Amino acid sequence: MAPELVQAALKPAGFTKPASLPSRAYVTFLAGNGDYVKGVVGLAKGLRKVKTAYPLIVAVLPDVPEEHRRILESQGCIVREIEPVYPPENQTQFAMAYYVINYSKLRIWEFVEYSKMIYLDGDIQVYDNIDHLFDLSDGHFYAVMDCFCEKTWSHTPQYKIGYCQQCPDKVNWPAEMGRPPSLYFNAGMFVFEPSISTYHDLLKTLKVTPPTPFAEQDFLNMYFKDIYKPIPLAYNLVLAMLWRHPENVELDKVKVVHYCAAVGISLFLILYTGKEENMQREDIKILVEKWWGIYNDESLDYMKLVADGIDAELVNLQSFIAALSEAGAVQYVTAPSAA
Ligand SMILES: O=c1ccn([C@@H]2O[C@H](COP(=O)(O)OP(=O)(O)O[C@H]3O[C@H](CO)[C@H](O)[C@H](O)[C@H]3O)[C@@H](O)[C@H]2O)c(=O)[nH]1
Ligand SMILES: O[C@H]1[C@H](O)[C@@H](O)[C@H](O)[C@@H](O)[C@H]1O
Ligand SMILES: [Mn+2]
Repeated sequence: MAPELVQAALKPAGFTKPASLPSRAYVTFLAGNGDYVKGVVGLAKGLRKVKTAYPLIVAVLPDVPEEHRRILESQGCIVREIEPVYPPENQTQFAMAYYVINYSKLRIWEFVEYSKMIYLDGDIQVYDNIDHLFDLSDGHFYAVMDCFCEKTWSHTPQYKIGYCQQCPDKVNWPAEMGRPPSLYFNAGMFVFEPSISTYHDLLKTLKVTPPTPFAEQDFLNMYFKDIYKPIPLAYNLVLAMLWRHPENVELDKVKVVHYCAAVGISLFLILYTGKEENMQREDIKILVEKWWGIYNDESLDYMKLVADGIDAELVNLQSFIAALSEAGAVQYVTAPSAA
């Protein structure tokens, strides 16, 4: 039987000034000096286009060059450096090398100046306002259920027997294999509550948890399995859903698209080359064009909006929140003067 999906009350899209200072923010993660910075710029512009009321925090690893940080700030992002997190020593070979760096994502639980955050991968784009997800009740972890049908899953029993939680009635889980696997989310998008005690416990638990192929995604699934609540796939459409489970997809209702394909096929291989299997599909081509449309739209550049005084209320509020969060993140205490 299909699990019950949590439906968030939809508010009219558009900018509504929060009554009090929101301790809410979007957060993404950036590592290295490659193309992912463009993904984050695109995401910042996409969030602006849908008139979110909340800032975008970018958790960057030390290897993100200064120049890329400046680009992000010029797009209105708040850049926060985080230290890398590695799985226990000598065990990294069990996680797919490409994903190991993602364990560092656990640091975002430390961003406790925000009571609630929405994490989005840098290869995600937002096409509709999703601020209402912040109103989901506390105490749960919200994310979209993944699909097990791509080759990336070939190491799992699910894939081997052709079982997918997106169509659990197609291939039943055989009784001799024990209980069916717990619901499993894609960790490219999730709603969570930062907390220092959770943060410490996550890192402590990680130390005694052997790494697995999908790195922190597997880990988060294991850690939050009791409080995980699935939300509709419109909040994180993984491209493969289009060819694996078209009957589950209502493309015109999709708010968030996740441009991920097979392991190592990053957003930019999809965007630049389109040579990957399935990338010639018409629906994919349209989604790729939509991504470029936002990325190339100069009217969505933060600096341009500030200079033109357009949407000044929104921009001002975002920079005000940004300034306050900065102040909260780095608290300077003036030592009493000795004189
Ligand atoms: O060189 C890199 C690689 C990754 N990233 C960041 O890390 C995120 C995750 O990487 P991908 O989006 O390429 O990975 P996938 O979407 O294929 O992977 C999925 O599985 C991963 C397992 O580790 C993570 O959980 C990830 O969030 C989830 O979407 C990127 O979006 C980006 O924000 C970088 O900044 N630089
Ligand atoms: O995190 C992974 C990754 O995004 C893969 O590209 C996808 O095939 C998987 O379904 C997902 O779990
Ligand atoms: Mn991704």
